[in-house]
Amino acid sequence: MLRRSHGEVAGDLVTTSPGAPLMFRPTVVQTPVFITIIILAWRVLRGLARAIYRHPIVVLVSLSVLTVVARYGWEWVAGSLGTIAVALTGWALIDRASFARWVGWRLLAYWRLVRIYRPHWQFAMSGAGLSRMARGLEYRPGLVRVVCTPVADQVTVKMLKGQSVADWSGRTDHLAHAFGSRHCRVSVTRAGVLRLTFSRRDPLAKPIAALPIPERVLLHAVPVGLREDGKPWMLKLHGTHVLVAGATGAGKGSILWSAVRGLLPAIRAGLVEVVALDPKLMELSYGRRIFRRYASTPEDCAKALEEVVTLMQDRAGLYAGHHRSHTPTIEYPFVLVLVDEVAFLTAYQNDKGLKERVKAALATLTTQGRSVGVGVLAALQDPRKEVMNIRNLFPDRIAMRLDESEQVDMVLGEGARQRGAVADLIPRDPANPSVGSGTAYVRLGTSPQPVRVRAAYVADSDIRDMVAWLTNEDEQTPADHEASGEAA
Ligand SMILES: Nc1ncnc2c1ncn2[C@@H]1O[C@H](COP(=O)(O)OP(=O)(O)OP(=O)(O)O)[C@@H](O)[C@H]1O
Repeated sequence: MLRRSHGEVAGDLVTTSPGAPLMFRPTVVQTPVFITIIILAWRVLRGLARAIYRHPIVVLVSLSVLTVVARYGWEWVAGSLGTIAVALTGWALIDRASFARWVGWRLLAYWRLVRIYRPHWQFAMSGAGLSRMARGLEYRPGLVRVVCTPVADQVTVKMLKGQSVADWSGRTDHLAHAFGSRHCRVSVTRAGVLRLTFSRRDPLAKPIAALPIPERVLLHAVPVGLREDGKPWMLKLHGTHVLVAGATGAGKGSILWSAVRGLLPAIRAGLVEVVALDPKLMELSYGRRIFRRYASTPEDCAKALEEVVTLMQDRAGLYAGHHRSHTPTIEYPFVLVLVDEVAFLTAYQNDKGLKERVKAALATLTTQGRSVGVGVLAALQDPRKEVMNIRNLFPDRIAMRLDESEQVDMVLGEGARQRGAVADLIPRDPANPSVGSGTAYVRLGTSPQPVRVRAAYVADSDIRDMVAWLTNEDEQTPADHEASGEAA
C-alpha cells in the first residue's frame, strides 16, 4: 500500500523578509519496489519501441551485425562491411547524383542530426526563448527530423502549443548562430509544424553567368536566375505585372535582360512581343533590335504606352463574351512592356501633362492587361509612394538591394522584412560592383515567406549574341518554336 506522510511547516527555514509566505514540505509518497520496477521496465520498452520507430535502419543493421557476430564471428562482419563499402564507392563513382539522393544526403542528415541539432537543441531553444517553463518543468519544441539538400539543412520542428510563426521568425538570427549557419529561414509545413532551413553553402555567393536560351518557353515560369536553395528562379510574366525595386547599381538590368533572354525563342516565333521604354537611354538601347517597339524620349514613351493601351482595349472588345483568358498566338501575341526606371516617367518628369498620360496608361495596363495578354515588367530605384503611387497595382514585386530597411515592406508588403527579407543588408562593394548585385528577395506564389534569389548577369556580349541568335535565320525557323512558345 502507498503510505502518505503529511506535509508540515518547515520550521527550520529562516527568512529576513517580513512578508515571506510560510514554506511547506511537500507530501512524501513512498512507492513500493515492484511499482518502481514496472515503471522502469515500461520506460525501457517505450524507449526501444521509439528507437525502432525513429531509426529502423540503424536498429536493423545493429541487430544484423550482432546476429552475424554471434553466429559466424567478426571476420564475417568485417568482410560484409568491406563489400558494402566497395559497392557504395562504386555506386558513388558511377552515378553521383543517384548516390547522393539515396544515400549521401541521408547519411549527412543523420550525421548532422546526432552531431549538431540534437546535442545543441536544448540550449538553442532556451537561449532563443523558444522553450517554456511550467510547474518546474521545461517544455521544448520537438525536433522532428533533418533533411539535407546540397545547400541547406531542413529541420522540421513541432511548435509548442500557443506559439506562433512570428515567435520563430523573430528568432532566426539566434537559431542560425546556435547551429553554426549564416542564415535561417522559417516556413510553415502544416498547422503547428515548421520547417527551419539552415544554409550550409550559399549558391548565390558568386555571380551567375547568363543562362542558356531555353528550348521551350513557359510564360509563367521564365528562368532568370537561381534561388537560395540552388533551384532555378522562375519568373511569372504572363497573367501578372512585375515591379523590380532596387537602389542604383543593385542589378535591376540583370532581371530585365534575363527575362528577355528567357523569352527569346517565343519572341522569335512571334508569340511574344516586347515594347521597351528606356527613358535613361542606357539599359535597353543595346539590344533594341530585339524589341518590337523601342522608346526613349518621354514623349515617345507615353505614345508607346498609349499604343499598347489601344491594342489592349481592342483585344478586350474582341474577347468580350468569348474568352476569359489569353493564350498567345501569332495573331495575338503576349505583349510585355519593359520599363527601365519607371519613376523617370511617373515622378521626375517636368512636363505635367506627359506625366499624367504615362500614369494613366500604366494604371490602365496594370489593372486591365492581365487577362488579354499584356504584362508590365518595370524597374524602379525609389519605392516610396510619392514616387510610384501605383506600385500596389503590380501583383508581383521584387526587392533588390535597398537603401533603407523601411523600403523592404513598401515593396514586399507589411512584415516582409521581419520574415527575413533583409534587402537593405544585401552586401555592396564600391570597388567591385558584382558583389551582391543581382541579389533580391521575392515572395513565391505558394508561401508568404520571402525567398532570396539572384538574377543571372547578362553581359553586353550576351546581348550581342541574343540579337545575332534572333536575327540568324539559319539556326532555327520560327515554326520550330511555335509549340514551345506555349503560355501560362
Ligand atoms: N546579376 C548580377 N550579377 C553580378 N553582377 C551584376 C549583376 N547585375 C549587375 N551586376 C553588376 O552591377 C553593375 C550595375 O548593374 P545595373 O546597371 O544593372 O544596376 P541597376 O540596378 O540597373 O542600376 P541603375 O538603376 O543605376 O541603372 C553592373 O555593371 C554589373 O557589374
